[in-house]
Amino acid sequence: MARAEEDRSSYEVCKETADWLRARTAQHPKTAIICGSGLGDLADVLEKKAVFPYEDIPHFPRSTVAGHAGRLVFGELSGQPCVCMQGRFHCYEGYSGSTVTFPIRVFSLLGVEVLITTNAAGGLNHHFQVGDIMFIRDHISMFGLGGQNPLRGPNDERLGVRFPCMSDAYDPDLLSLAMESAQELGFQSFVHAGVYCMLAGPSYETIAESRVLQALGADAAGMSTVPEVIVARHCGLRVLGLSLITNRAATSYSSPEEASHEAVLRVSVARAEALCRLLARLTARLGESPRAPRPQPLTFI
Ligand SMILES: O=P(O)(O)O[C@H]1O[C@H](CO)[C@@H](O)[C@H]1O
Ligand SMILES: Nc1nc2[nH]cnc2c(=O)[nH]1
Repeated sequence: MARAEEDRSSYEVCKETADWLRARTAQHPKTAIICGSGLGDLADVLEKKAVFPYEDIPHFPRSTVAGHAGRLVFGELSGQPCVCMQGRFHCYEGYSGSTVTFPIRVFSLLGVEVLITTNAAGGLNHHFQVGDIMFIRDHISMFGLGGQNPLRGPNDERLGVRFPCMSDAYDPDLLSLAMESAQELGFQSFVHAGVYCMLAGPSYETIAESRVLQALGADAAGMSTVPEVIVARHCGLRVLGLSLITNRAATSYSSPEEASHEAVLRVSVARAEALCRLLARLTARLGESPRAPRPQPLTFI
């Protein structure tokens, strides 16, 4: 029989973990990065690393999915102090919303101000190619609309307000900065902005479901990210979301696309270097002037 899941929703539990980490690293990260499926290499490029396997950290859940190593990595990216999750948690693993988002609250208590969350996603927008990058402008949560919100349950005001706003979930200044960084690197031909749709998983979409998601205005589909973003906004972090399009969702009964996690990981690993360059550039820009107004918004499809 499965063991009962630990309740990680309380402020005290989050603080215990934050205090444990604070006592073991001299780093004071301002930015947290979550590595999506197969994107763990993003953490390997940090300098002055301090690495904590999840199983060594009090109250931390365990990674159970291939392509999610299960390590917390503190270090510097472009000279900026960061903490990287080399492996995230998903609701389909059987974890509750508060467990999936536990690290976000710990980061907030450690003084993190910006969350950069990355994922592997299936492209629904016909303009997207495998290997493209989509900055998340907004999200639709099939999971959340169905009642599975990570903030469900009693609210502790020390963690955030009862009814957080989500119309500003993805920080427009960070989005502009990310687009500028992509342009500086010459990435504009394969970078877009769009709407990420979260589904419960772990099965991929049927053709009819993908068509429904397209009709709803979703550009990419995945099984993560949204709970993290909701909790990050609840505790006042600024958020940038980024999807790597690892496959194209099948939307026709004659289309050859067949989703598999092996193919998702192949594409993620192959594109990790481009993502590393983009995040390094973006982090450097963040360090220059965290809240400077962007001169001219750039438009991407
Ligand atoms: O969102 P990440 O963790 O990148 O992973 C994506 O890839 C897996 C499916 O291949 C799912 O877990 C989906 O959410
Ligand atoms: N739901 C979903 N998640 C993904 N993660 C990577 N690709 C996909 C996909 O096509 N659909």
